[in-house]
Amino acid sequence: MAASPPNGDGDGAIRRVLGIEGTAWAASAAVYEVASDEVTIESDPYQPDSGGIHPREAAEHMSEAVPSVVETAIETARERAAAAGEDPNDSPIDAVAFSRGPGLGPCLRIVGTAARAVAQRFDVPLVGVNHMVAHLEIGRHRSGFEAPVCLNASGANAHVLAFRNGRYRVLGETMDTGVGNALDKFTRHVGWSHPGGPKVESHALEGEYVDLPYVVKGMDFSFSGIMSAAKQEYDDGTPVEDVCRGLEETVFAMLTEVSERALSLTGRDELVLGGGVGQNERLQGMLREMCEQRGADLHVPENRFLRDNAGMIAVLGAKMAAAGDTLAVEDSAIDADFRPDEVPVTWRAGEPVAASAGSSADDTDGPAEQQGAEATVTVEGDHVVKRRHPRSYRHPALDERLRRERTRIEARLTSEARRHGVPTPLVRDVDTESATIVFQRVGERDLDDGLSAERAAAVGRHLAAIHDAGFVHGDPTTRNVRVGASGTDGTDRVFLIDFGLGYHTGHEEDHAMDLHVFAQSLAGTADDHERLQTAAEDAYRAASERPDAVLDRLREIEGRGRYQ
Ligand SMILES: C[C@@H](O)[C@H](NC(=O)OP(=O)(O)OC[C@H]1O[C@@H](n2cnc3c(N)ncnc32)[C@H](O)[C@@H]1O)C(=O)O
Ligand SMILES: Nc1ncnc2c1ncn2[C@@H]1O[C@H](COP(=O)(O)OP(=O)(O)OP(=O)(O)O)[C@@H](O)[C@H]1O
Ligand SMILES: [Fe+2]
Repeated sequence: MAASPPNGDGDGAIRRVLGIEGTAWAASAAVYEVASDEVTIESDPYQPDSGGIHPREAAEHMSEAVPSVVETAIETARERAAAAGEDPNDSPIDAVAFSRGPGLGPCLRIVGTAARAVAQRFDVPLVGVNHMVAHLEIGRHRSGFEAPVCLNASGANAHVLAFRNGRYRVLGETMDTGVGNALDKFTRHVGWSHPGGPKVESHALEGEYVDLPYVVKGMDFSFSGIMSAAKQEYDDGTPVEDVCRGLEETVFAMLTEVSERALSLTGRDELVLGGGVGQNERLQGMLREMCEQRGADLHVPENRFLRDNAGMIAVLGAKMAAAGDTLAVEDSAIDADFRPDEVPVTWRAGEPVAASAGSSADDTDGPAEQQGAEATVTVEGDHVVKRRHPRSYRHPALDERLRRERTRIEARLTSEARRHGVPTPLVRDVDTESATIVFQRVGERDLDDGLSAERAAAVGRHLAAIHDAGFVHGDPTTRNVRVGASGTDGTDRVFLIDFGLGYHTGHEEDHAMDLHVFAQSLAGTADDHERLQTAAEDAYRAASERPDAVLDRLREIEGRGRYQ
């Protein structure tokens, strides 16, 4: 047997890995041949007769289909072993990798059982793979990119991740349903069979754009409002092609915007796409255009690696096995809620630390022009000019609407915050037509370049003040805070800038989201982020009129999964 020992250090002895997938609809098995990088995938999809995926029916499908795709894959492995001149008495595989989660519990259990049986039969190690990490790792593997930002657009999920300090961090994610499930819900409403995504794509080609709610909050996003509005449009008699077009334009522009924000925040210039919805050509086109315009590289894996498939499980399984990251049978229970940020990334140990975020505008040696995630900011003496340039990946009507709305809101809320005692730049001029605002220049540097507990505390106080005044910032990241001595008195002040995603709201959920976005950006920029977050929360608690309700809600938001 040539497998690396469990918890061993791996010695490159992994020649061939069998992967098994079956989290929801795809009963799939694959063989990954390490030397030639060849991936052979055998899949048998479950197709519901009506409605969406029924967990029980899906599990019945898995129990029939998994054993047969696995046997086919084992045959393939035997052929490969024979072709390589290996001893026929040796195991043709060196490890068995399986989708451990997330997914439907009844389906995962069948996959787990099958994987354990094969591992025992060939006496090889078992590798438990996180399905979502596999969706992004296959893109990294195929592209050869070093440190990409990853957009996973799948049925049950939608999130943007980047590797940092041994984990994939979730930079942004859906606040409600996965992107594919959202599209599928709409198509069920109009009576189309599952899966709906490809039907939305083909109908959208014939449709005219209609406006639907566009919801991005910081780096997170929500689909529920869009889906209700889309169903309503359809019920009101808008041609279904038009609704499909509006859906694609809106939903995919949101995913593209958040991906661009993630690239900007992390200072990286590589993006990989993953997940079944990634097969959509309009989504691919938007991402390609966005990346081209910011000089980033995009990798879109072949369709067979985008939709659920065991190939991605086998490829990541081989890397994990080579790193000794294997499971004892008694520890191999499935995990239906397995989050990607829970996975210790053992197979990237020893890699150089990725480049950190690009440096921010600085009084001494900073660039005169800043390309933010959304706008270009030009420093001109004691003021700055912020202009939201058109984003050509967006439909022109949507693009114009967003740029105008955000410009108007930014100017209004920047001034309103100031009236409530929060340091913000003075607004000197606003032109919604060209989406341009002229601001007073404030601070010496962005907070991400000058973090301290005192400054984090000031952000906590400022957020409490605007929340008590009835609005949120919407995107209070460390790059949307300016710090440093300012004015003639030379005292250190902490300014909030970039209110373009703010809005009036008294809901504690929205207030808690501001704190959550800030905490996330601390986690993305600083190693001692917990200490800084505590400082911000303590200050918020002391300053806010109703700290308990908001901080309780913050704990609940975190408990929904983002952290630990
Ligand atoms: C946990 C796991 O079971 C789950 N898998 C999953 O959702 O299957 P996946 O193959 O990644 O994605 C399926 C989704 O992808 C959508 N889809 C497929 N082709 C599409 C297309 N051309 N345009 C838009 N959506 C498409 C389908 O409608 C469906 O919602 C996941 O990864 O979230
Ligand atoms: N009033 C100001 N005074 C000094 N610097 C500023 C000011 N406004 C913006 N900047 C600088 O320009 C950068 C980008 O500004 P801003 O965040 O408003 O643009 P953006 O495109 O919305 O960026 P993002 O979406 O990445 O937050 C800021 O991080 C800051 O360094
Ligand atoms: Fe998937």
